[in-house]
Amino acid sequence: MKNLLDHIHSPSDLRALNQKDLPQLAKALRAFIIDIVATKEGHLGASLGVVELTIALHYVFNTPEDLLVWDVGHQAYGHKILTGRKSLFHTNRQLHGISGFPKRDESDYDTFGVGHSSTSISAALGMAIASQLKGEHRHHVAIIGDASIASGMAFEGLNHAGVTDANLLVILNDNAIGIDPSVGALKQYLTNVKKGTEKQDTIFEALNFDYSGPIDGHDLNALISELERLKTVKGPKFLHVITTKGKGLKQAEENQVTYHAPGKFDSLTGELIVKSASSLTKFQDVFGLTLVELAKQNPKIVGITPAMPTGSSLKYMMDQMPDRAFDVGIAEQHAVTLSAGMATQGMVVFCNIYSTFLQRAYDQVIHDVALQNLPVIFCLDRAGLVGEDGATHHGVFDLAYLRCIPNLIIVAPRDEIELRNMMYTAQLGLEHPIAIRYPRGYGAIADWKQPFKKLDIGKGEVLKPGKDIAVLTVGFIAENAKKAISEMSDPQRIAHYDLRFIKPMDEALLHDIFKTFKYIVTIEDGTVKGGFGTSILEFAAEQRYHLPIKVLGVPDLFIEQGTVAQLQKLCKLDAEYITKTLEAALLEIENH
Ligand SMILES: Cc1ncc(C[n+]2csc(CCOP(=O)(O)OP(=O)(O)O)c2C)c(N)n1
Ligand SMILES: CC(=O)[C@@H](O)[C@H](O)COP(=O)(O)O
Ligand SMILES: [Mg+2]
Repeated sequence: MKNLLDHIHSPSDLRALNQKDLPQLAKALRAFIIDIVATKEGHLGASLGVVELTIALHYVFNTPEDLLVWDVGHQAYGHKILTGRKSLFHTNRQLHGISGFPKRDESDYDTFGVGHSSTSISAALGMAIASQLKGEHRHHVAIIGDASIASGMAFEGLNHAGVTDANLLVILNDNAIGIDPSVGALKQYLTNVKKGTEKQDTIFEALNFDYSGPIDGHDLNALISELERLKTVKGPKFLHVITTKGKGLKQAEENQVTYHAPGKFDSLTGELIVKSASSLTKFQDVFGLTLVELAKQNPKIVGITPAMPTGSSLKYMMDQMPDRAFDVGIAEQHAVTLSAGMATQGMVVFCNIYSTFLQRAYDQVIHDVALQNLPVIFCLDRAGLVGEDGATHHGVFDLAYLRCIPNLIIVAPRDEIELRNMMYTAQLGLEHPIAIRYPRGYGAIADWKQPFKKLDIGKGEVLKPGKDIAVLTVGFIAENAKKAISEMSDPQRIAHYDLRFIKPMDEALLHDIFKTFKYIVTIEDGTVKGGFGTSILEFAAEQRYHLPIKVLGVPDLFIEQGTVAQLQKLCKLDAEYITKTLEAALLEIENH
């Protein structure tokens, strides 16, 4: 057979193969993943690392009757390809294509939707207990990485599983790295287990798991015989597997951080295809470089990231000031309460968390920070639509879920200079916690490194005067509004205000606006329900203003994956749609 992969339309085809042919299949699967990701982009290293494990799991277990739960799911490309999605794989992470993560309504083999980490043990345990209650005899397997298992929720799942007799197998895929190198005492412990210097029972045995390993996760025969054995063992079981992230592509093995999600690359040589240099800077780098600048002047500043030093650019501070910048691992809840603890002692804490991952630490924001009014500075990265990671990762809920929390200041800088100035203002000393939200990727101002300027908390500004309609924006979406207004037949009739602060609102400015204009349009890259536009509707109702108000934002749906531009169009947040809305509003005014 020329390419074994072409003959695999479902795991039944895989299970019909002779075991001796599986290494050949692994080779073909790896080559296929490399080929597609090289041009279509996506997560590479993690999927390359589990090629053999994926094949072995579908070979030994009777999927989808037996249930595989992938943690995070960025490593599940091989699983997708072997479970009937090979011909669709070129649409991975694209608009209307398949999701980059397992998704229940995409396939019966995707037993649990993922994207955020550390859910697999709890979910698989839930399935195992349900099977037991229903009298079904199925296997339930959670496959979790070394960085994801260090998260609190994974420990909660292990702790519970250890006192059940549920038919659960937890596989630790230990490659000693997350996106960035894994951190923490557990990482050191696992290293000792691998070296054989950890003599006592493993932690997992102490938690009542039947522990086996570590075994070589690239040795198909070893994997298959151990999985076959584990199928006969009752109760909670734990298999420790050692793999290499990026396995099979030299560059990806050697530069695991970059090749976690490398963008386009040459599938033959592995060389990255470098995009033409932009004169602009990513918001992330503006954050990271500004923090270093401020920290050099203010010794009380510390920086915290839960496992995203490269993504957030906190790495600049970690490199230059390792004592004052902390990667705490995938531990959003801990990151927030750690920040709160430091703040009680007078430290000026910049806690950088992706907007979507802060959802994990909601109670910590309320109970540990806001209720005690501790002036933690949250930098919410990846706010708004993030693009190809899709529904699990869009940072569109933060305005709604933060706005209802007393004491919390919420601000969305419109550009890089405002981000800098907001960071500068916050570290001068605020009496409240603050959330500064900004998007993924490039800003709009090349010359962003301007001298710092203190901003007034709760003050918006007029960006453009006008006569009939006031457009109110917060954050970077102001760019779309500017473009939309400039493309109108009569831009003079439209005013544009950047309210900047979602909380506290600039009530004086709002009174002026409501008294001056005939129509209000609000625009935000967050949910229409409960966000910035809602706050303007509430203000109007409370103050008894009766102007028409149109709220543009992310509709009450989970938004799929695609480029940010495509998704903005889908959500009717693109400049073209804004122009149409404004033209329609002008007609409405005239017809009144
Ligand atoms: C709650 C949460 N925080 C952060 C992330 C971002 N993230 C995605 S993958 C990853 C590293 C996962 O490492 P590991 O579990 O070791 O898997 P590997 O990539 O090595 O296969 C991180 C931090 C996430 N998906 N979910
Ligand atoms: C799987 C996961 O959660 C991360 O790898 C995420 O895709 C990173 O997103 P950024 O590329 O925006 O850092
Ligand atoms: Mg790992």
